[in-house]
Amino acid sequence: MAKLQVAIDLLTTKDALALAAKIAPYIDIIELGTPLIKNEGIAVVTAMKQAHPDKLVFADLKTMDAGELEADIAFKAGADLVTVLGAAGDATIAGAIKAAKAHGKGIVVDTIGVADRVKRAQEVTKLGAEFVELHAGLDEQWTEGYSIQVLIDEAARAGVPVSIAGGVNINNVTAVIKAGAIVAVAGAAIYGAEDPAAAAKALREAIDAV
Ligand SMILES: O=C([C@H](O)CO)[C@H](O)[C@H](O)COP(=O)(O)O
Repeated sequence: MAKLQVAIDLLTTKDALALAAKIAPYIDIIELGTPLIKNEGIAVVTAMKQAHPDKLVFADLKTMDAGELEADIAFKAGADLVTVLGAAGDATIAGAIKAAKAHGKGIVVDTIGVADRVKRAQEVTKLGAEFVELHAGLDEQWTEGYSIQVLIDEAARAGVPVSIAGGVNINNVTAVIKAGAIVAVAGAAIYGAEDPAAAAKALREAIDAV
């Protein structure tokens, strides 16, 4: 069964915890977004894991160097999954994976900014990534002509476990899962909704219906 991951790109621990409490019944993975961790520090990871010990807590560190050191910080704080950038060197990714193995947790490689996402996804899977996030970041999404269809097409030919992040919403989540993504990542479609619980519930039902 494919998983639903909420990407919380709010800026305070208080708001993140309030959102997570509303949507918890519908989601599998709670992502603490990079801006949230930069604003609040790694303590937000600990606070979220304490509030939701039954969920996978995902620390979106987007590490580019010092892979083992940075991943270790997040795992010690309570993260189950931590991101390292696909644009980083193999040594950085291997270091993060070493930390994950030491904690019995996982590394997700984020392909933001990578030109050939499918090729890199296949390479880093061999290094031991838990899964690879085919990701168009917020700035890319706001660029004219952006379409999530590019990521959906890439997922269909990746041949390795992937998630899709970059504007997932109720109109495209079925295609995201049908393309083979094991995780659909939804940020603004949930935290920006008038009723986040209803939005998360609708996404959950659409995923489960595939
Ligand atoms: O990872 C993200 C971005 O780099 C800011 O942290 C987003 O959480 C990711 O793009 C998913 O968010 P939406 O595109 O709003 O669904």
